[in-house]
Amino acid sequence: MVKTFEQLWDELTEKAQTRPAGSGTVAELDAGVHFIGKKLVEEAAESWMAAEHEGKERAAEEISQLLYHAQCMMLAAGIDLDDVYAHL
Ligand SMILES: N=c1c2ncn([C@@H]3O[C@H](COP(=O)(O)OP(=O)(O)OP(=O)(O)O)[C@@H](O)[C@H]3O)c2ncn1[C@@H]1O[C@H](COP(=O)(O)O)[C@@H](O)[C@H]1O
Repeated sequence: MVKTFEQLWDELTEKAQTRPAGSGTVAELDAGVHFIGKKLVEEAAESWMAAEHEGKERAAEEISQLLYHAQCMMLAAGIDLDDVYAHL
């Protein structure tokens, strides 16, 4: 099933609250803003390289990971969707 940005946000928000065992999101949030920042930069670079050299499919995959880590950063920093959408 296709997942939208908002559906992923709802899922990650619930994981952050319920903290299920084995969740990579919980581990990432526990690692903190500095760790998540490095993941964001890494996925941004991989998105760029994929778009320039590896084609649409790989670029879409890397961009999906970039969006995931951006949502983790939002959760770790206490930022919600409306805070971000206010600037779009
Ligand atoms: N969409 C994602 C998602 N995208 C990226 N990632 C994480 O980010 C990592 C990718 O970054 P890495 O560079 O470490 O991985 P990699 O093997 O080098 O992969 P590439 O970047 O080279 O392609 C993955 O191993 C995951 O840990 C994600 N982890 C979880 N989700 C979704 O988040 C939801 C909650 O997941 P859990 O918290 O794990 O239950 C589920 O719907 C998941 O599908």
